Amino acid sequence: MTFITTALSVNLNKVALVRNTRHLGIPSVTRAATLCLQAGAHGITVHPRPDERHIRASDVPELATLLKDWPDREFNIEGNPFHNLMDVVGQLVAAKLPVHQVTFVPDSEGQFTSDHGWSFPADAQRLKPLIDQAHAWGLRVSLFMDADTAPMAAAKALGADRVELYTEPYAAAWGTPEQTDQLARFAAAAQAALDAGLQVNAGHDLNLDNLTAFIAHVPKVSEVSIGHALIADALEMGYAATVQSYLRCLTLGDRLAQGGLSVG
Ligand SMILES: CC(=O)[C@@H](O)[C@H](O)COP(=O)(O)O
Ligand SMILES: NCC(=O)COP(=O)(O)O
Repeated sequence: MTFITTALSVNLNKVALVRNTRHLGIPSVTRAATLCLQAGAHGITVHPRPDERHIRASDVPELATLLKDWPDREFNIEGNPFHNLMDVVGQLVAAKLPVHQVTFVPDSEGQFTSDHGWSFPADAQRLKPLIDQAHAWGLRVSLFMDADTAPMAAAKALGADRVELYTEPYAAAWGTPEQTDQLARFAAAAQAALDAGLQVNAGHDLNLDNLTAFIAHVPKVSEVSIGHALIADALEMGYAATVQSYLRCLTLGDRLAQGGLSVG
């Protein structure tokens, strides 16, 4: 049996956060990207916020230039398309630099971190021209969404290709009596998205403890983007060992999901 492994996209925000505390250029975001890709990561994610607290607009073309040497890997750029995201991405497209996926996230400017998905139907019509613009640039569009079944058909009707399920509620419940209910909630949302013809991504506060169970229970997750915990792990284990540990969690989760292994 062939096991399809969920893709791991490493979010480098927190490498940039440390770099920005001095004017020395270390730790290097591009060096981190290279080490993660060499270790087998399937892609790189950044979330260039308008305040440039971590990833700066200038980091994005540097990373895209690096990704030209990795044609089988993906560059995912996250952000609010009503703020800076379309400018950042449009400059890459104009320069013919690689970008594969944009993830639209409804964060306010200066928001501490992402904490909710888009609202349907409230946000639908204003998102439509931006989805169309990203498609005209040849990009895949993913919408950051809470784990609800109801809006998935509308997200598909709007033209989205994927949804990224906001996983913080699952991560917060992991290891508590709420974990089972959260897994069921995310599985139902993912299935609704799949039934609507969307592909499913997931991210936020995923880590080495909670990742395998998520992948084992939530159907057909195409990609996870992981930053905060992965970079924290890399401080202790190094990028290569850390990426390989996350890849093992994904493989194990996928094998459990496909019935290739049993537990207990
Ligand atoms: C959309 C999402 O969940 C991530 O991009 C997250 O927002 C990371 O951003 P910070 O690293 O700024 O917390
Ligand atoms: N889309 C989620 C992401 O890129 C990383 O989120 P986190 O692992 O930093 O919480």
